[in-house]
Amino acid sequence: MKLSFETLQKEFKRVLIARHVKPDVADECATMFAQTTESGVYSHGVNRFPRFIQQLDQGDIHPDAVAKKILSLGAIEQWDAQRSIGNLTAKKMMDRAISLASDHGIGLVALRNANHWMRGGSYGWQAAEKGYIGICWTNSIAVMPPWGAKECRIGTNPLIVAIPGSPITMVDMSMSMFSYGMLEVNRLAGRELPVDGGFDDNGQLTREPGVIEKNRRILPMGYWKGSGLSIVLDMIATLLSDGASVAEVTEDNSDEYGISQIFIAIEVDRLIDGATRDAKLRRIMDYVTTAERNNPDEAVRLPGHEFTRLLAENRRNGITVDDSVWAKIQAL
Ligand SMILES: NC(=O)C1=CN([C@@H]2O[C@H](COP(=O)(O)OP(=O)(O)OC[C@H]3O[C@@H](n4cnc5c(N)ncnc54)[C@H](OP(=O)(O)O)[C@@H]3O)[C@@H](O)[C@H]2O)C=CC1
Ligand SMILES: O=C(O)C(=O)C(=O)[C@H](O)[C@@H](O)CO
Repeated sequence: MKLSFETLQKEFKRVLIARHVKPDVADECATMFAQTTESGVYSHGVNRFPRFIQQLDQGDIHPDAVAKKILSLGAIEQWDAQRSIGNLTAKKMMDRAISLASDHGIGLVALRNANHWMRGGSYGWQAAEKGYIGICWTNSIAVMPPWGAKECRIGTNPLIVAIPGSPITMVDMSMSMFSYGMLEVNRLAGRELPVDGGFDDNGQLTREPGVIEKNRRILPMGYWKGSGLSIVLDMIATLLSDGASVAEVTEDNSDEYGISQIFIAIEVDRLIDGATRDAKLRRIMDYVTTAERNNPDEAVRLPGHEFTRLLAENRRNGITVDDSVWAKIQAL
């Protein structure tokens, strides 16, 4: 079905208000979920809303809590999210990193005790829209086997790098070959994965999303490389926030909460003048996109460059929502 932004926002807000979330908090949180969906990231917008509500109902998320600053070291700050709503707090933390960067050239906020932030790209994009390079990542509960193992011991720990420019270029990627959210999107559409996404129960590589969602033998992106990157991202987030690692979240908590996140903003414009910046970015983009195509019908593109078109299309034609997902939300 196709739904409007307003219908989505109103329904998310209704569900939140029914759970006694304060109206202004419910409004902002619902808006962020609707914006993520409208941007085309269905996996971590409308599709993930029921799971978010499950965690709210379980008491993992504290809707009245507000993040508090623990310490300040000039360009670096450490904050405690106090288990507040993940997307709202992440937005505030990237704003804080931007403000530090406007004073120091670079700003880094390390956050502990946080909740799932949904679409990590929202916060990179937020920095890039204001002219800053945005870099952020989060850890998670253990949902991926390290390279060489069968058992989940590492996080999908997505890393986001956003570059201001026209258009914004942004990588927003799970440390697994596919996020669980993208496995769900493919399963709901009845599609096989375009490349291997994990191992089946017999240890053979598989493209069946449902099999991997169940056995959790998901492949790290770039095999051992994604496995290693997931581990060091977890280490940095844990150390700088003095927060919980993937091991601690998995072994000490009853579900995925109390995680650790990093938000970095870098001011570009004091290091390079605007015209030179634009020319250098244009040369990179042109050099990449004019590479001889593997398939003549498929353009070579840069990450993040589709969002403006997707957003415009969704605004014009309505947002595609899976019927079963919408029925679940209406029943909440
Ligand atoms: N614990 C958490 O918080 C987690 C959150 N997530 C979130 O899930 C969402 C989806 O993540 P994931 O499934 O890894 O994302 P995808 O695998 O869909 O995309 C990963 C990156 O690859 C880029 N890309 C994909 N195809 C191409 C192409 N043909 N050419 C160039 N670039 C390409 C994407 O750009 P483009 O966007 O332009 O397609 C994106 O930057 C993210 O928002 C992520 O933050 C994921 C895992 C855990
Ligand atoms: O992979 C995802 O998608 C995601 O958003 C995650 O947070 C984790 O991988 C996991 O919590 C999914 O169960």
